[in-house]
Amino acid sequence: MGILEKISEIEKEIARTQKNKATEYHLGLLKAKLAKYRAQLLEPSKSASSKGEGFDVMKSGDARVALIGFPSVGKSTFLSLMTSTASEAASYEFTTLTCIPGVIEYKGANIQLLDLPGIIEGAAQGKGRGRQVIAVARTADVVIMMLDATKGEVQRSLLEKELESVGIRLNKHKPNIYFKPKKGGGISFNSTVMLTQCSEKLVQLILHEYKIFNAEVLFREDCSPDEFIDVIVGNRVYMPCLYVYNKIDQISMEEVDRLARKPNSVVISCGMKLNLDYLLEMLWEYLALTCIYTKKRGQRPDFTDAIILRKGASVEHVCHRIHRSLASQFKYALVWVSLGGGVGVRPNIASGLSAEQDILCSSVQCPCPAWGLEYLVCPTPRGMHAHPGWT
Ligand SMILES: Nc1nc2c(ncn2[C@@H]2O[C@H](COP(=O)(O)OP(=O)(O)OP(=O)(O)O)[C@@H](O)[C@H]2O)c(=O)[nH]1
Ligand SMILES: [K+]
Ligand SMILES: [Mg+2]
Repeated sequence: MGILEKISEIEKEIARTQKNKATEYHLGLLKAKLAKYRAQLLEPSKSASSKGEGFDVMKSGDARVALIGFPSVGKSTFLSLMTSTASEAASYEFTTLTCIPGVIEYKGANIQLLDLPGIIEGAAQGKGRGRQVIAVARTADVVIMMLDATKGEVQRSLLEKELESVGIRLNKHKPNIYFKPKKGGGISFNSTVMLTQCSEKLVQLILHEYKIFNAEVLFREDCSPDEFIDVIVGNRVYMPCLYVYNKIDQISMEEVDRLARKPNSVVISCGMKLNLDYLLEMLWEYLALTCIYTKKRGQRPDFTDAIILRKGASVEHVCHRIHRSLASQFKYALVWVSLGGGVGVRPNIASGLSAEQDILCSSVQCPCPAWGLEYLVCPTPRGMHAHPGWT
């Protein structure tokens, strides 16, 4: 029996097994098996079909967004609208055959937007260019799942299933489970919360399926067997996904309203250029980037020239952005965090202050609770105008 057949056998068995206390272990085991076969399916195939077809687009800019969707939902139309790159759009399916990069400039950041071929059911198993498309999706910071608003919900759940089956987890966070395989000592199992979906016995069964007999497991939240399997398997990507319903010029106001209220969803029309600004705002939020501005002593920061980093980035990240050698010589920095327009100053406590060094401040929406000292700091060689409010 081939892997695909084994997978479909197990899927069928899961589907016909009633979910109750008595079948809990059996189901857990089946799911563990399923995850194992899927992993085998994903191992790089020997055929060279994925080479040289324009899918290896260099990462560039501050973040990468992949456009995933069925054929003819408007992905290429969208890329051509939002970037200066033109990607051919037409009314027939599979117009786009490779990966086409464009750049969205927003709030001083360069966001790489990737137009991709349409994918269809079975993509994860290699239908169409599914595998290559999904491989690109894995490298993105955010996925835009583009949907045809006239086509109903089935497209959305099919695509979710495809991505799910190759270990991409959309709008989910990594399960809070500590898991460490050991050399000996058996399986030690603990939890800090009440577990309603997993038990010690089930955890053991699943681990044995993966031939793991010695490990430390600590559940810090009430996770499901599937989430536990994700932790064992390890190569999952947890990715924000924005569901974008295009072509709302074709549906009723009531329907637009219904779609717009769904979680993680935005409604647009590329044809009539509707709601594209709002989509950009949402995308920015999902990318979770922060703007950091450097400034010289006694001068004002240049707000037109930001260093863009992930929220939660450290001072060290900022240093590396400015110059490779900066972090190793780095002593301290002052940080201004602008919360709702206010600007604050805090001295660095780390390792002594050298007044010569320049400082930096951050824009609004700092992720830290108070004045985010550890977040946004560093010296920089950039000039700006003087401003009485700054030191
Ligand atoms: N009515 C309407 N048509 C649209 C809209 N956006 C795109 N289209 C049309 O939809 C068709 C498909 O658009 P494409 O941009 O080629 O779609 P795609 O998702 O890139 O398609 P593939 O590359 O084949 O996967 C074209 O005829 C577009 O003109 C829209 O907002 N409203
Ligand atoms: K098309
Ligand atoms: Mg296209």
